Amino acid sequence: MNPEESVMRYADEHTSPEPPLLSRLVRETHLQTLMPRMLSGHYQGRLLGMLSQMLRPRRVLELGTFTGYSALCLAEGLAEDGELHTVEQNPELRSRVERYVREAGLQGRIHLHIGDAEQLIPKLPETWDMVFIDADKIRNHTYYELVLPRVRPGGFLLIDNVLWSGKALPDYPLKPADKDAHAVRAFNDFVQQDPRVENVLLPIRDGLLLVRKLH
Ligand SMILES: C[S@@+](CC[C@H](N)C(=O)[O-])C[C@H]1O[C@@H](n2cnc3c(N)ncnc32)[C@H](O)[C@@H]1O
Repeated sequence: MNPEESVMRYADEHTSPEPPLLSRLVRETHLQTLMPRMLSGHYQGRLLGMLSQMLRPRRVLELGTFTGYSALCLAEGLAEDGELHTVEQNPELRSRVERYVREAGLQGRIHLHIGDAEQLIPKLPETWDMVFIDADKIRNHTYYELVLPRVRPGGFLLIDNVLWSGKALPDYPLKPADKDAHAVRAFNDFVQQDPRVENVLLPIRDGLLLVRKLH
């Protein structure tokens, strides 16, 4: 194990355990889906839950539901009248997500929208306190521009996979054909110079970018 992996293991071991419902969802995701690696997992999930508890959001938007792991984490700190809207393009995921939402007692508070994020965002007429962008990485910038006007001043966006397995780093020899990696890099550079926001890149897991809308 390299030093980075040892630190990560230590961090995992000193982070509150995953709630049993989420552990069951992880197991089912591994048994029944092709890319289980996509779910946020224990450590990042506890961070999303903790951020939600800190912010107590009334309206949360998630782009990229997958099997619902991060949606359940982000809902942990919802305000009393709070709701989370999550968008997923794959209709085959619906029944599993809805079953877990029911088991968590969050029906009526987590709303799953099946369809393309770019089409659906303008149809959700909310003002967001917190947005988690975790869908197709090539469109991070498009999603960012679509949602930012609807984020309240002082509200937060979290963007996942901004390190893209290290390919976002400028000295990584990127192939011209690696369109996702080029898009992730360009998006990160764009946010860094965007005067509308302040931002912190957390080098955990595959990189989580925290963005706060200023005005
Ligand atoms: C990385 S996974 C999301 C993982 C989830 N947020 C979690 O942490 O457990 C990305 C998901 O985004 C969905 N997706 C990709 N492109 C999309 C689009 N254009 N509109 C809506 N969903 C999309 C994929 O089907 C996939 O389920």
